[in-house]
Formats: sequence, C-alpha cells, structure tokens
Amino acid sequence: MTSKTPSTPSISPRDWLSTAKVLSEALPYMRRYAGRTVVVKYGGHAMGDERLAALFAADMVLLKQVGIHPVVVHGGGPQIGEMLKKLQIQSEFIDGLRVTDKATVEVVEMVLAGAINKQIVSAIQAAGGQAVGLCGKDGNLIQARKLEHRQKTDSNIEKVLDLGFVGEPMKVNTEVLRVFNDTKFIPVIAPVGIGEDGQTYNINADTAAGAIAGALNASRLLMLTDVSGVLDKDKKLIDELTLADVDRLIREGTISGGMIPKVETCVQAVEGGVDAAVILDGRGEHAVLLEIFTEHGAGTLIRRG
Ligand SMILES: Nc1ncnc2c1ncn2[C@@H]1O[C@H](COP(=O)(O)OP(=O)(O)O)[C@@H](O)[C@H]1O
Ligand SMILES: CC(=O)N[C@@H](CCC(=O)OP(=O)(O)O)C(=O)O
Repeated sequence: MTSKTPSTPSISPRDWLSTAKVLSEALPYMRRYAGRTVVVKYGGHAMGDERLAALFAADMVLLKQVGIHPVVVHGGGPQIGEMLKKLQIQSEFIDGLRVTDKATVEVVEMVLAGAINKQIVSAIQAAGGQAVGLCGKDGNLIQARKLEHRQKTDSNIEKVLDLGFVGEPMKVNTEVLRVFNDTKFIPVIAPVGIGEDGQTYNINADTAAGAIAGALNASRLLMLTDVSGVLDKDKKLIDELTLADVDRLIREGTISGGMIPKVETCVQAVEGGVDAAVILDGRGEHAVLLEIFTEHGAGTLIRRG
C-alpha cells in the first residue's frame, strides 16, 4: 500500500502568516455579529457571473456557520427583462420601477419565485449549506398593497402614477423568518408580495429587503449592486454617510437615478431599527465577507450619525 503526502502548497510562510492574521482579525467581528441578523439584497446585476454567484453562496454559508443569521432577498430585474423579451411583452420603467400589468406580474413571479430563487438555493447547497426558498406570499411573509407612486412635475406639483401591480410592503410576518434562526437553513426570499385579496404584487427588491431588515431589526442591511458604493461628485467612493448627508446629496443631484431609491431604502431601514445599511459592489469577490469581517468594510455605510 502506498500513502500520499499532501502536496506542498505553493504559498510562502509569509502568506500563511498574513492569512492567519486576517482570520484572527475577523474574530471580534464574528463575536459582534453572532446571533444577529444580516439582510443581504442580492441584485440581478450582481448575480450575472456563475463564479461570483458561487462565491456569494459560500459567503452566506460562512456567515451561517459562524452563528450569524443571514437572510437573502434577491432581485432579478435583467432576468425578468430577458423573459419578457422572449415572450414579446413590452416593458417600461418609471423612476426605476417596472410598470407591471397582469401578464407581466405572472412573468415576474415565474422568474423571481421560480427560476432565480431556486438557483440561489441550489448555489448555497452546492457551497455546503442548506437553504429554503420563499416568496412574500409564503406564510404571508410580505403583505403588500398597490403602490401609489408619487412623482413631482417640473412645476413641483405632485401627481400619482398607476404602475399596475407594483406593490409596497405593508407588513412583514417576521415569525416566518425567525423560525430559521435555530436551524441550519438560510432563507432566500423573492420580492413578490401578497395583497389582502390574494393579489400578487411585484415589489422592487431593494424596497423588499429594506422592509424585511427593518422588521427584523437587523444588524446590517447589505445592498449588493454594480458600483463600489455611493460616489461623490468627483466619482470617489464615500465611506460613510449620515441621514442628513443623504438628504443633501440628493438635493445637490450627486445621488441620482437608481441610487435614489437605494439610499432612501437604506435611510428608511436605519430609521426603522436597522443598526446600519451598506451599499457595496456585488461584483467584487467576497464583498460580503470584507464588509462584515474587516475594519474598513467595502462600500458606503449609512447610519444615524
Ligand atoms: N452618487 C452615486 N453613486 C453611485 N451610483 C450612482 C450615484 N448616482 C446615481 N448612481 C447610479 O445608480 C446605479 C445603481 O442603481 P441601480 O442600477 O438601480 O442598481 P441595482 O440594479 O443594483 O438595484 C449605479 O450603477 C449608478 O449608475
Ligand atoms: C417593481 C419592480 O421594478 N420590481 C422589480 C423586481 C426585481 C428587482 O428589483 O430586481 P433588481 O434588484 O435586480 O433590480 C422588477 O420588476 O424588475
């Protein structure tokens, strides 16, 4: 019988030492977050690449393994767009929200609660964890009503727009999520809400994640997007923002487009009881681990100040 000696890794003792240092530096953060909830909004753009998706899933497994309660809320805007195109259904956005008619809401539910939700569940399980996929209908998790979308005209008059079956979360049934805390299962949530009459609503994934994080009094709300965080007018990353800064940057026009609902969601989440919200680049490897377990973090932190 022959025995094999493990092959010598090609990293130097110095590299070993720096790896050990990183691990030991993570310890205070592991202690700080143990038993706490971290809600992670995983956007459709951030999940494009298969390798990154596997790394994201592994990060969720690691959080759970060290005693943190990760809750994944995912989007899938680009994937819904592709399916609508295949089915030759026209789609339009107003202020970052998809105008959603009856045919569209059926496709939204199919893509989000069906395909994407199960892909993320499978990726977490392939990474050695266990996950349960849910949408806002399961256990009345996200009770919603039709959104009355208010838009300001140039003359500063407010008008209410009808976006069809776009929902706004009214109540989050946290009981459904808390049952996972004492189990090995990571909840993965599609942002599809249910109305009082059983109507299906399409909810923007940032909004859904914010509502869930607020209701759970989460320690952190992490918003994974496709920029490094909130950028100042010179396009430099802003490390930290207080609620007052956010107001000013929107008024000055430094924060615009899709970043407005994102920061507004973060502000609402912080006002609603989340310790802090972070907007960070989901395209970077292990973005979540860097944010949670290192001193510097990885994106823009929004807190009361
Ligand atoms: N100050 C800002 N800092 C960073 N991004 C900004 C800013 N203002 C506007 N944006 C835009 O917001 C986008 C992120 O919002 P969005 O596309 O809705 O993200 P997601 O699809 O991940 O939800 C960025 O790609 C950028 O184009
Ligand atoms: C009302 C509304 O706009 N809903 C979004 C839901 C998905 C989403 O928000 O996905 P991302 O996070 O990938 O953008 C939509 O239909 O695209």
